[in-house]
Amino acid sequence: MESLMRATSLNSIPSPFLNHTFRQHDSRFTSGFKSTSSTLINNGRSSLPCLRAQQSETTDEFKVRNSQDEVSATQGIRIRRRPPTGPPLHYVGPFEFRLQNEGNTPRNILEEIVWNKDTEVAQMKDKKPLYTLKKAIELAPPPRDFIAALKASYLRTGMPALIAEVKKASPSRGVLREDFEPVEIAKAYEKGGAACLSVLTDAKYFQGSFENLEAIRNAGVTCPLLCKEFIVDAWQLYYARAKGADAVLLIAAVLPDLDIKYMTKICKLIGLTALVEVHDENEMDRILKIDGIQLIGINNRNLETFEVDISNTKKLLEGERGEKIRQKEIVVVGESGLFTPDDVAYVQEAGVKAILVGESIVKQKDPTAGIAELFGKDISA
Ligand SMILES: O=C(O)c1ccccc1NCC(=O)[C@H](O)[C@H](O)COP(=O)(O)O
Repeated sequence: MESLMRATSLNSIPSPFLNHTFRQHDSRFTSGFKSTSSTLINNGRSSLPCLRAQQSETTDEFKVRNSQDEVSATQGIRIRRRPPTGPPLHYVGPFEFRLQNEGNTPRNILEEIVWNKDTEVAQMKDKKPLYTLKKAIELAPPPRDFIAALKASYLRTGMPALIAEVKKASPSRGVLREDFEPVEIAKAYEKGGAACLSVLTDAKYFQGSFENLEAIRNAGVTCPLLCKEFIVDAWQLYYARAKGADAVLLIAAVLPDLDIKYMTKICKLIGLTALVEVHDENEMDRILKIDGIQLIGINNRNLETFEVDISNTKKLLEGERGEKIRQKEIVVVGESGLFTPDDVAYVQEAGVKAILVGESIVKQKDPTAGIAELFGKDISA
């Protein structure tokens, strides 16, 4: 299954944003569409890539997809879930004009990842339908309490609990660690005092895998595990649980409110903790209106531009928002760009009870020592 997933993801949408060696090129979505142009089309079979894509989409599918994006836009979500290839041909009159290329190239890295993930998940669902996953989660190792582990660590150390990320590569930084042994790194993190671990499972952009997640779980690591994925479909929740995840990431920049409500309910049903990630005021306000959210991550990295600014955590916890979070007893995680004890102190002062850290510790020769360096002291005891 995982090898299938990797093969699929390596051969999907090309990236105008990335140039890593692990990316392969596919001209389906880019050739001939460098600039927006208005073109007269007719009902004949088109050889143009975007029109070929349309021909396989039914009118109903087009309408559903279009309305999903419209709902997202009303909530301030800029990320489109799939390439907006336009209506199917029979939907268009013989002499209608349509803006070609409008949308056939992802606008940013997050959109590109989401489009790829959508294709990848559709293929995985065909191979492993939901009913097989429902059986598989009955046999999976039982879920562990992610939030309880964070709270216990905070109480024990008086410092933000660490979610340590098992991350080989990233779109913004390329390969972070060549000698990448996920189980060894996970054990080193646990030894260094991490409360929970985050395991990247996306193959194409992060060189991660579900095999890594499973291997870490099966190696007896006791820290609860976050499956760090780009969730676009509820099917992925079941898949993550079947592979031993205790928590999943839901990204508010990608998922409209209804999806977040629906997915957090499924998470509860199958024993997963949902870490809902926001990166601006609009996303935070949306999430604070949803009942039952217990864990919010504030990402200091803008996933559309890669800019990292840890003052984002402070900004989103100020004033009424911070007050509401305290009232609702939501645990907040500061994510990305944390490198020094001063950084940790800064986000703790802002109000976080946990931090999610990848680059600064995964790059250390000894990740256990890397944790002590990050906190300015040994937090394992
Ligand atoms: O890390 C990236 O380049 C990236 C690009 C696009 C989407 C997500 C991305 N990263 C996910 C994360 O948010 C980080 O892995 C995580 O917060 C840890 O960040 P860091 O400590 O800066 O490695």
